[in-house]
Amino acid sequence: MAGKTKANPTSKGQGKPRSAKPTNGLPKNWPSSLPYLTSPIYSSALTPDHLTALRTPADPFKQSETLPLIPASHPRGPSARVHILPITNPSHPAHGQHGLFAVRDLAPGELIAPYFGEVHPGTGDGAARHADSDYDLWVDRDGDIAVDAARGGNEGRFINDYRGVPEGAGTRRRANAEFRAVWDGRAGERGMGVFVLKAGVKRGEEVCVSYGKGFWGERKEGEGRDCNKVQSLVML
Ligand SMILES: C[S@@+](CC[C@H](N)C(=O)[O-])C[C@H]1O[C@@H](n2cnc3c(N)ncnc32)[C@H](O)[C@@H]1O
Repeated sequence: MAGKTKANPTSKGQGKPRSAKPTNGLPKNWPSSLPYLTSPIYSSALTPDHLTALRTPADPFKQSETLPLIPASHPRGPSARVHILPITNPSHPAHGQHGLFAVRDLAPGELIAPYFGEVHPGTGDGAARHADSDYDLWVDRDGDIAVDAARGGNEGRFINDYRGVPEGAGTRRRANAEFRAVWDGRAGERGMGVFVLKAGVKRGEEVCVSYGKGFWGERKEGEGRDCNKVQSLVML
């Protein structure tokens, strides 16, 4: 996953933002070994009940179930808002991997990107092959649906956790974005997206979420990864 460049990394980010122009329909720096998805793919382990839950819109009369909408007009393919860059700063905890960086200023509440991957059962046998994934999010716990971008996805899979990420003379104190469950008007189904938090994201800044303490706790203890999955990447 590593990619060395001659860029001179700053402590704040990865230097000047560069063009997010896609190459051959793929975002720049997309790994050649990995499928780039412009819509979700579906596990064969999904049951009709899973699919019904996935394709049932949230009840508009329940405040807690009002999902942000990705409109049917939202463009597919490489993002004009963010781009994938190799992490070249040795102080960055994900040095040698990749991260996602803003191409322009992003406003609070703005959708940065949908999160595509393999939609699969969140528990049981159909979840087994995703148990060790670091790219797996809950879409809908009640409906037992998760999405895993380990074997293919879009820009969303490159979002790092804010912990230990260099900023100024120190490290980031908080996330500037978060994963949210969405209603995707293009597919007519639930999904996940990453959205800008209230401080906004400046051009050139790395987009960072909080994977949640559970993610790092599980990792430290080397315990079962099922918890790490998803608990984590979704909630602060
Ligand atoms: C969803 S991926 C993020 C994208 C990843 N950097 C890549 O290039 O594929 C999650 C993985 O990124 C790395 N990572 C993300 N944020 C990190 C952080 N704050 N500290 C250490 N590793 C981090 C860990 O290896 C983690 O398992």
